[in-house]
Amino acid sequence: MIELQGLTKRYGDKTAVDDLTFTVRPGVVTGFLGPNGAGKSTTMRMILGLDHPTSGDVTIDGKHYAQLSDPFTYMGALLDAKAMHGGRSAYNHLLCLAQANRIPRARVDEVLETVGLTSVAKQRSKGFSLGMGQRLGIAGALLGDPRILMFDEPVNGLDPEGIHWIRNLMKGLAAQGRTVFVSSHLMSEMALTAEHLVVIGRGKLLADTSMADFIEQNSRSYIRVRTPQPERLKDVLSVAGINPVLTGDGSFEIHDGDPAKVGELAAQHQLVLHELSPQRASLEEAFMQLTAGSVEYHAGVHGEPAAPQPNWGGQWQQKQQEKRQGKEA
Ligand SMILES: Nc1ncnc2c1ncn2[C@@H]1O[C@H](COP(=O)(O)OP(=O)(O)OP(=O)(O)O)[C@@H](O)[C@H]1O
Repeated sequence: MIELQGLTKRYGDKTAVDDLTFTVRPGVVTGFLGPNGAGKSTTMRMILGLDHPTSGDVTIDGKHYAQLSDPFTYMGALLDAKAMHGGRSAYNHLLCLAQANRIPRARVDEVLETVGLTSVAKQRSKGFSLGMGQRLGIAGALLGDPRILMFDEPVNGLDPEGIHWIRNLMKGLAAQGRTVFVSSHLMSEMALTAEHLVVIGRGKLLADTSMADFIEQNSRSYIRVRTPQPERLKDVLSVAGINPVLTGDGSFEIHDGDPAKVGELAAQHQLVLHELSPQRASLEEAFMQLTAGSVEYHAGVHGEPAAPQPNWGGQWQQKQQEKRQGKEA
């Protein structure tokens, strides 16, 4: 279990991690999601004791990383797959790690097999593709057979087969009861991998929720209707207590109606419909709304970075507050 309590990191005026409090539990994959520059890597570095918090604390089963008696067998991490000696073969790289951490040589062959690098084990890692480098980094994290694993953006640069493999590996490790903490800036990827989700933006906690709850709350469903007689349709629906909202492309969005009812009303009044389709907003859209304003660099006019928007995650926080108030009432 990894526990963060008010964890904060400032670099001069810049607050990279801002008062983060959450717990990463065993037995599930916890996705750590945030746009570029949100503070994910800084948080992970502090978990490993590679950076010191300005304030707050982070512990692993109640201890600081530096206090763990056998850290390599306790926690494995992939932070930067390129951080290795490129002149060494994959086998020798892992062997050095194993010897430095009193891990038997046989384990090197095992992890090479697990990550699918056995056939290139004697090749120098500097000739490796991005995907092979990621696999080697993951092999290093697995070497001590640790009960806690942490991966920073492990699917970066991988092809679909590699992504599929990593996804299954992480799920398998969690199913064995291990703690698996993995960062990403892709909601779609996390939706397929993680059971629990921690979202940050500009260093602050935006959401700490099960994936199922996040999907339920954010998969907004509505009906899209297209008609050459928009005004008449609007009147007919309004009389029936349904409120269509006209969108920029001339179609209506209906959030409070049922498609069958809308179709029947249109038929009764002999209105032509060109489209009547149930829609579901994507999770990617929900994530972008949640983190809107906490993105460091937006594409602005002529490709210039636009000013960050204030009130990041405001919509989500408002929704949460309304939910809490609803529960209290
Ligand atoms: N050593 C440092 N000195 C100054 N600022 C830093 C330092 N390390 C990180 N930052 C800043 O802290 C913020 C968080 O960076 P961090 O790398 O943790 O974000 P991230 O969520 O991992 O982003 P990415 O997905 O782009 O890797 C960024 O604005 C970054 O520029």
